Amino acid sequence: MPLVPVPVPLPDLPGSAPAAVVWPASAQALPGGDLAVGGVPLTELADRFGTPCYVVDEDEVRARARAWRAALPDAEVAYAGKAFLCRAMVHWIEEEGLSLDVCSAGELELAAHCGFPAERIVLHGNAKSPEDLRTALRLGVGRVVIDSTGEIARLAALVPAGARQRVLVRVVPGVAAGAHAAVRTGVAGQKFGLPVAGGEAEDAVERVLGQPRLELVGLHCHLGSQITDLDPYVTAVRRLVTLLARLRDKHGVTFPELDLGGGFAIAYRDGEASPDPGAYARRVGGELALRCGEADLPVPRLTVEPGRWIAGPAGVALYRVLAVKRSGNRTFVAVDGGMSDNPRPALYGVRYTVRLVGRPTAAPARAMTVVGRHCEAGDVLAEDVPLPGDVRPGDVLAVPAAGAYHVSMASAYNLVGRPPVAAVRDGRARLLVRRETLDDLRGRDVGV
Ligand SMILES: Cc1ncc(COP(=O)(O)O)c(C=O)c1O
Ligand SMILES: N[C@@H](CCCC[NH3+])C(=O)O
Repeated sequence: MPLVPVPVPLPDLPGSAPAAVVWPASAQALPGGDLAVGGVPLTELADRFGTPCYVVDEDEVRARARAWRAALPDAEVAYAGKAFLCRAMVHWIEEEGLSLDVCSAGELELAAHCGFPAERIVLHGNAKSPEDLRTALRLGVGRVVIDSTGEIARLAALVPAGARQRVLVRVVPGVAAGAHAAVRTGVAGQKFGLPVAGGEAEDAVERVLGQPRLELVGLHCHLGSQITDLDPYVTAVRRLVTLLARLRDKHGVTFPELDLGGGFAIAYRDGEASPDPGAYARRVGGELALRCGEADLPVPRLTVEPGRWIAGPAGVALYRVLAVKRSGNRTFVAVDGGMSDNPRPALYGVRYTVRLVGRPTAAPARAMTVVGRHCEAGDVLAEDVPLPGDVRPGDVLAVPAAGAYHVSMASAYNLVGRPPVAAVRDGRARLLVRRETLDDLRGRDVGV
């Protein structure tokens, strides 16, 4: 069957981040109204795996991982597993030479189970449990990121005599960035990190330096998520280098590493901005070298932690329409998933793209609101999106940019079961994560 590329408008946007497309690079419109990703028609995937269902384009994940490695060949690129993690994902990330950022014993154990090299793992968390810390030490993770003052002695006490655990201290540079208050972590007044301005960061560094079983290898900061612009990173670098110079003057120490976190935005709708790794390398890497030179500091090895940027654009969510109704001058298209597989519109007000796939239609597009099947009116997946006027039960709807923070944030709300994940590549599909069944859900309910 002949394949034609999906037409994608690319408007010019002001600012440093280029406009990005929402579908994976492999997406191709098929005659008859279907769309193929990784060479597999989406309706074929919906039939084979059922709906709702998540599709991950393996080549897209790998290409995105490689883009960061190519842009920053001397840096460490640690994929933030919170965006989406499963065994296949761990293997792809490992094979592409990336490190892995994890934030729980669960993510750590999954990575270890897949043979991911522990020295390439970075453990995060504002409230690491004893189990998180013990698992990290047992597996020998490369770095633990200290997020609070109390954690310093707690971690040191768990390190066996004669051993040393490498750590970073997460600092808050006072830079506001990120798409929503819930994901802005670069300013004081939220739960992550130790503020530079209040002196907590310097105090923590001093305490770590006083712990013989901890080896402080550098500072960490993560400004927030879905950041479209590179300016906040440049500002953060300036503030961090100032802090590094102060620590050198005060304690006579310099550090080999600097972890600037992740947060790089992706497009959820055509034309939205997404930072380019090459531009990041030039601007942020350039600023780091310049400021370190000015301060007479050695340039630390950079770590970046992209999550969404690598996984997000590789994923497509598939739903089947169950009902269409008019209410209060609006048309609602209700599908078989919802906020249990994608809580992001409800949590952060994110606007998505939706496309009808699998049948031709000449019906003019009308504004419709795609809602889920859950028991609350806020269970909206996409508000006022254009869909063909004849959309009807049985139709398949595809939502791009669904690869990050959907499956990883999926819940058991209303016991509908979390959706499966299938990988596509070279015209073939394989199941990575099976659908959560009623038996899985019932199996956890062990009391009366
Ligand atoms: C410490 C840390 N690193 C990396 C990330 C990844 O963020 P993103 O998926 O926005 O790149 C997060 C989440 O925001 C984070 O908390
Ligand atoms: N869950 C958020 C991102 C959180 C980033 C984690 N540090 C989102 O879906 O946008």
